[in-house]
Parts: sequence; structure tokens; C-alpha cells
Amino acid sequence: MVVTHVPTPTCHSIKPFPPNRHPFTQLFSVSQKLYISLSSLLHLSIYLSMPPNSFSLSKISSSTMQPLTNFFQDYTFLLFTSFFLLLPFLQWWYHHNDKKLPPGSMGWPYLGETLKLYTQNPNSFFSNRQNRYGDIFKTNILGCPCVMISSPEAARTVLVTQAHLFKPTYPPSKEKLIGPEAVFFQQGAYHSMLKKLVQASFLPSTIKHSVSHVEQIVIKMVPSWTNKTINTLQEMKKYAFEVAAISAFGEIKELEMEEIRELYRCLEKGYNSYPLHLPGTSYWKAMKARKHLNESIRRIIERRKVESSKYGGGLLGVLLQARSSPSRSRSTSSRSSSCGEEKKVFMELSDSQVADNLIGVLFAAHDTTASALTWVLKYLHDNSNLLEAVTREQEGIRSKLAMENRGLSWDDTRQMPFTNRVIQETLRSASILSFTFREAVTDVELEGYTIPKGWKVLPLFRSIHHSAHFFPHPEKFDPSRFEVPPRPNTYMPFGNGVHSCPGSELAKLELLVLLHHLTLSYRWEVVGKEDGIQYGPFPVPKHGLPVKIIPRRKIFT
Ligand code: HEM
Repeated sequence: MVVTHVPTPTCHSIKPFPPNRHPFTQLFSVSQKLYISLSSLLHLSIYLSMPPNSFSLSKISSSTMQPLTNFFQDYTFLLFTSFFLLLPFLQWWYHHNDKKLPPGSMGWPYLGETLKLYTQNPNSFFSNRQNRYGDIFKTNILGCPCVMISSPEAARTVLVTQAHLFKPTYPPSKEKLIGPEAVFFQQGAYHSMLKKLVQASFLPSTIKHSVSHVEQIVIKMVPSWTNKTINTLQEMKKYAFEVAAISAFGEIKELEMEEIRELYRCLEKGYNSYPLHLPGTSYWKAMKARKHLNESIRRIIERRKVESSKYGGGLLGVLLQARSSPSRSRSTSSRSSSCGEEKKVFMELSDSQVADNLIGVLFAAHDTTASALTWVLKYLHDNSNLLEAVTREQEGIRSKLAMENRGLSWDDTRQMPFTNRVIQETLRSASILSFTFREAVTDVELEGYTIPKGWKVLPLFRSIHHSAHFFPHPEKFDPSRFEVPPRPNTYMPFGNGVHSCPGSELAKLELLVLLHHLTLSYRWEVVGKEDGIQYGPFPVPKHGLPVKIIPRRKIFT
């Protein structure tokens, strides 16, 4: 089975060259010598071009030196001007050369190593370089110099302890589609204000009231698969969307929901297409859909203001309540650092800021959760002993529910230790977000290297999750490894630090509720023999894992 096979990078791999003898560094020192020689030559040319009696050097201006002197006198002006024109560039070069950049190759001018990254499995790209250069290496992707890191300590520095030195960075085309005011693009005080509000909607104390909603979606969805071949990914996307939409919008009319579903579908298509903003392209249609989504959300906001004192719940309810609540606004930070302006900014949380954050949450919740749901079915299919162990645990829960004549509750989901470990291992093994992006806002020293201002920094979650150093036999799907907690900062399926995922509990709840119903009543057989991973954009089993769903009782009779 190839599902999550990534060549196992050793965490403390030997660097093939000591940093100052690496060919790239050597190239820099050659250029440095070249620069020094060139500037000496230029200085000499200035001396030679002076009147013969102005300096003792005139003595060497003898007949043997005459042709050389004439040459320099002719070209002095040109050389002198070019020197001053080139000076800032040479100084920049010299300055950068001074710094100890991480080892690695920057590839071809502009193209960098982009072709290499896109023509091979991204995991091999990362692990090959990690084996060659170590846990921190530089490269160049699409003209952007990047530093990739796969040491837990360095990842913690970037994401947690020195997070203020690294800002989140996304391609502008994607930012425009999601909405530039969405929480993940922000930094500092404005980010923490938004984050508090988003988090409030997804805390266990809030989502515990959604368990029956989530269960109802599963109870309606799963029986429709009986004896059919389904595309797991597509079905999981529908499930994840429904849960995310309820969490984002709260109580919403079916007609409004249908409109949002339709527009979101168009938006998603454009998001995964080439960002060419010309009439007729998927990107152009997606931008149009995004504008319509703003209008639809504005209409919902207007209705909520009139109809409901609690603004209809969900994240939308929280955002609307927050902007109309002066007492809360005072205690919450904002884009401005001055206390006097905090309230003002809170009151200015506009309709489009609300819309950006609702759409942002849909995006963050949808494909990620669908991918995790798809992987858990794949792993349980391939490990029948684990599937039976999960089923036994769920049978215990079912007996309790039958005795008490009720549906699943939040507390029941806390009584599923084995199923929870299967989910933890799924998230490690599949590493849905293989890495994330940051950008250095200033020159930063990291583990003895300099990351220049403006360079991208990518903590490689997958490489850390697949390091044999932290997770022995990392290619093996083994939930028992989570019987003891993983070493700090080595397990980050939901990120780490200020930008870590606020939806982690909701995502795990979705996995638990689905597994409860599916394992108790059904078994699934993978259709087709093709193993492997596809990326779109998150890793999923090939072709979205087509499976045939068979009622369990049929198998045992
Ligand atoms: C298995 C499913 C999920 C995975 C693997 C996942 C993973 C992540 C990761 C790794 C980050 C941090 C990104 C970074 O540091 O740049 C993140 C951020 C985020 N996630 Fe999730 N996520 C999942 C589900 C969800 C759900 C269900 C929601 C809905 C509430 C959600 C909402 C968000 C938001 C809003 C952020 C941005 C937070 C910020 O910038 O402060 N995610 N997610």
C-alpha cells in the first residue's frame, strides 16, 4: 500500500558540506573576491587618469605603462560612473554574502527549483533536500526565495515564540477569492480580535450543542450509500460542507443555504484553477460568484438584524453580536494598538469583513475535513483488525445509548479512546496540511542562519510527522503510538501558535460521529486497484477513493 508513503527523512541527517565549504557559499566567496578585484582595478584607473605630477604614481607612468594609462584615461569616466551605479547592488550582494544563509540550491534564475517541485512528488522533493542539506534549507519556488524547515524547534520559533517576525502569506489571487479580511491573512491585534471571535464559535462548550445536528446529517447521508459505489471524497465534501455551513451561518433557511452552496461550488472551482481574470475563465466566474456571495450574506445579515435577538447563532451570530455589543468591544483588541480606538474599530466590523470571515471558515473547514474523513476510511479498510477494534468500542457506546434511549452526546464522544487514537494517527499519517507559509518581516536569525527579510518560510509538518526520530516506523499506521503523548512540538496536524486551527474539535467531532454510524452498520470495499495519492489541493487517496458500501449484517449472514 502506497497511501502515505513518504521516504523517511532522518531528522539529524548529515550535511554533505560544512556550511562555509558548500559550493553555493564558495560561489559567493568567488564573487566577493571578484568584487574586491574589480573595485581595486577601478581605483587604480582613477589614479592613473590623474595628471602626472599630482601623485607619485606618475613615476610608474613610464613608456611601458603608457598604453595602459591611455586605455584607462579613455575609459575612466565610463568605469567611474558604472562603479557608482553598481555600488548599491554590489553593497547588497556583499551584505548578503556576509550573512550565513541556510544551505541549499536556489536553482535557475527566476524559475528556481519550481520545475523540480512540480514534476516530482512534493514529499520526495522535501525529503531529498532534507537528507542532503539538513533540517533547514533554502530553495527558490516561482521566483520566491524560501527556507524550508523540518526541525520541531525551528518550527516552534517561526509559529509560536517569534511568530511576530513572520507574517502569513498567500498568493494574492487566492486571497481575493476568499476575502482579504479573513482571519488567516491577518496579523497582530486585528488578528487576535478576529481569532477570539472565530474560536468562540468552535470551542467544545459551543460545539457540544451541535452534536445532534451533526448526527442528523450522518443519519440522513449514510443510508443513501447502501449497496452503492460512492466516491468517498465527494461524499465527505458534502458532509463537511453541511457541517461547516451550519457552524458558520447557524439557523439558515434552506433557500438561502441552496444559494450559498451553488455560489460556493463556483468559487471552489475557480480557486483550484489557473488565476486568469479574463471573461469566461473559471477564475473570472469564481470572482463573480464571490461578489454574489457578499450580496447574499448582506441580505442574510439584514434579515437577522430584524428577526432574531440572538442573530441566529453560528459564527455569523457571534460576529453580529460582537459588533453591536459595546461592552465586549472595549475588552477586545483591534487593528489599532491604542485603547481609545479599539471600540471604534470593533464597531466598524463591516458586512464585507463578516462575509470574508464566513467564507474563510467554509474554505478552511471544507476540503481539509473531507480529506481526513476519506483517509480514515482508507486506513480502516486496509487494517481490518483496527476496524474491528473501533467497531467493538462503538458497540459499547451503542448499548448505552439504547438503554438510555437517546442519540449521541458530546460526553459519549469523550468515551471513545481507541477511535480517538485512530483519528490522531490518521492526522499524523495523512498530514493534510503538509506545510504552511510565512514571510520574514525582517532579517531573522534562526538556528545560526539568517533568513533575509521578505523570504518565505515553510514549516514542513509532514516531514516532522514522518520523521523516524519522533515517530518510529513512520510509514506504519499504528494508533497505539498515541497511547503516550507525542514529544512536544512534533505533532501539529492543526498547526501551532497564534494561527493554529480553531476548528480542530469540530473536525474531530465529524470524524467520530461518522465512524460511530458507519462502523456499526456498514463495511466498505475499495473499488479498483490503483493505490497512491493525489493532491487537489490536499492529499487524498487516488481518484477520491471509490468504495462499495455494504450493510454489515449482510456480511455476517
Ligand atoms: C481535519 C481538518 C482540519 C485540518 C487538518 C486543519 C488544519 C489547519 C492548520 C494546520 C491550520 C494552521 C495554518 C497555519 O498555521 O498557517 C489551520 C488554520 C485554520 N483552520 Fe483548520 N483544519 C481543519 C479543519 C478546520 C475546520 C473544521 C475549521 C472550521 C472552523 C477550520 C478553520 C480554520 C481557520 C479559520 C484557520 C485560520 C486560523 C488563523 O489564521 O488564526 N479548520 N487549520
